[in-house]
Amino acid sequence: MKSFKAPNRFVQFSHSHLYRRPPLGFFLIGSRYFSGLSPNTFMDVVKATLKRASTAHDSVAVRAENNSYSFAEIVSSAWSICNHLRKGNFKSSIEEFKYETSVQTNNKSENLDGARIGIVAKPSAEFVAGVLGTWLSGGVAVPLALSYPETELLHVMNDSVCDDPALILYTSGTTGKPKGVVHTHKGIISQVQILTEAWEYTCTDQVLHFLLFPPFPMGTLTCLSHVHGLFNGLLAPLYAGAVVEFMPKFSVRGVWQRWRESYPDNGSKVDDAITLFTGVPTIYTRLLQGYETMDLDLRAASASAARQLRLMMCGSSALPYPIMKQWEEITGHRLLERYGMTEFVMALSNPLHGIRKAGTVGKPLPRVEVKIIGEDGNSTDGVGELCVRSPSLFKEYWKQPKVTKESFIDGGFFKTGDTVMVDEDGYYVILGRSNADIMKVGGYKLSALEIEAVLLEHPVVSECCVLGLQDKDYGEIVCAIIVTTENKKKVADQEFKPAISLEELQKWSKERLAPYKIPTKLLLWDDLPRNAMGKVNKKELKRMLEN
Ligand SMILES: Nc1ncnc2c1ncn2[C@@H]1O[C@H](COP(=O)(O)OP(=O)(O)OP(=O)(O)O)[C@@H](O)[C@H]1O
Repeated sequence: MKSFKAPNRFVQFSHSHLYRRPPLGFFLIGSRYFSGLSPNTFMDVVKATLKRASTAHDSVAVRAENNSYSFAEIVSSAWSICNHLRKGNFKSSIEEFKYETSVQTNNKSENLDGARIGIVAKPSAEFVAGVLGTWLSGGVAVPLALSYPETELLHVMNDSVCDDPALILYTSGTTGKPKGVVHTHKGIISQVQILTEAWEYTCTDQVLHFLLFPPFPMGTLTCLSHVHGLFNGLLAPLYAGAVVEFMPKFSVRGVWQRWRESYPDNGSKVDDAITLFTGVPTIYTRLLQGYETMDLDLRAASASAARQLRLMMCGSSALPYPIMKQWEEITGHRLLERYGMTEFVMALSNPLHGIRKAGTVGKPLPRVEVKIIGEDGNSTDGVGELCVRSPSLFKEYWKQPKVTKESFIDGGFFKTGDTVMVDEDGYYVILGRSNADIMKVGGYKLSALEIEAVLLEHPVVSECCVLGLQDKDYGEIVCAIIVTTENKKKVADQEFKPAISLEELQKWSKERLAPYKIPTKLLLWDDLPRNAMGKVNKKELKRMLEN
């Protein structure tokens, strides 16, 4: 059990007795610096979980570290956490629990009234019980990454004083300091329903939920504090009655192995077979690298097993076409790419049934409205900023009323800050963050993502990042940072020469890119600095390279 030293104003809870099972590390950090009253609304995800607990006691909700936890156990633990949080005397066994009446009879003094509860837990049943228990107690869940240093934790907890939200999620910080995004119960239930409908999650699904992004420079980075892992991988599946299996540590070998165990011989399927997988592009890159190292028999078994999953999805950053293509060749799965943001969770998705178009993020999800705004502030059919209106839209940025106000346009559409266009079939193409991926080179506006997608097709390029660097003549120049393949790196080291030169790259690019899009500066790096979501902070890189 790890301990977290909190100053007096934090109430600290630690639970080592959640289940009659080996305890996993788990902390709730409560703060009672709040204003206003939380509504006694009862989150429908909790309701769905509770209902399932009362109708299907023993059905498994979560698997982690070789243990299975039923809906009843999760709910029982959630109540136990709720009791701790409220310091009240709720009955915590599921048999004694009648949620409809209990909730309505909760008296005010027992309600946390919107106190923020920071949840620092491994990907585990404890995390799930912690979120549900927080909501049961009228608190606001603030999932925090395990890797946050203490000062970061304190910043987030101090920052997140609130009125009637259910959840405060912090953005990844790709383009600036992470902002607290306030979601309400109403928005959360809308989102899980949208996802359940669009991707047809059901109680027959089993999700393999790994939470770490390689490389792991800071130890354990979980994506339960981001929408991808929290909504797509956890809340929506739980809402649909699916099983969520946590892999405590991401391992390429472990993922492939888990799939092979799920579908041991061609065509057969075990009871606890994984049916759903969702990851960021880097994860698929790593899985492909792992596949390459297998012998032929293992490759055949792995590919055949992966082929039998129901659905594999990708998102959070642009999925490079070579990765998508190679994945499809091996596993038969055309990855379903979707687009989301902390502020509204998911908005656009390629279809579950129908054509999944490479290089696009599909069309608006059910009940999501979008429009594109040109530079003049009017709607356009061309290139412009994507604006989203959805029942899952966040309420506000925490304690940033000005930023909140500036983020919306008339009609309640949220300005995403992403530049997009729509192709001839109505599929949306993300050209990138307007303030980090859109470069202004000699009067042209260029999408760094488009150039990255092309460079990634070069046989020696393993990863790349394109950004505009200030230039007195052109405004900006196109700079490519490239990580070359291991093989090429080895050969180049032996020959004492760079794995690829700028001239070679330019020559190759000439056939594929307009002249003004061809990089004029090349940097060869061993790896790209990525954040917890596997993204590169281009603003920071630009600052570093321009100084
Ligand atoms: N499929 C996708 N293709 C390309 N970009 C994507 C995709 N899905 C998400 N994104 C990018 O991720 C962004 C949302 O990520 P998130 O909410 O975590 O914030 P961030 O941009 O990483 O961080 P911050 O807002 O703190 O700068 C989107 O605005 C978009 O730029």
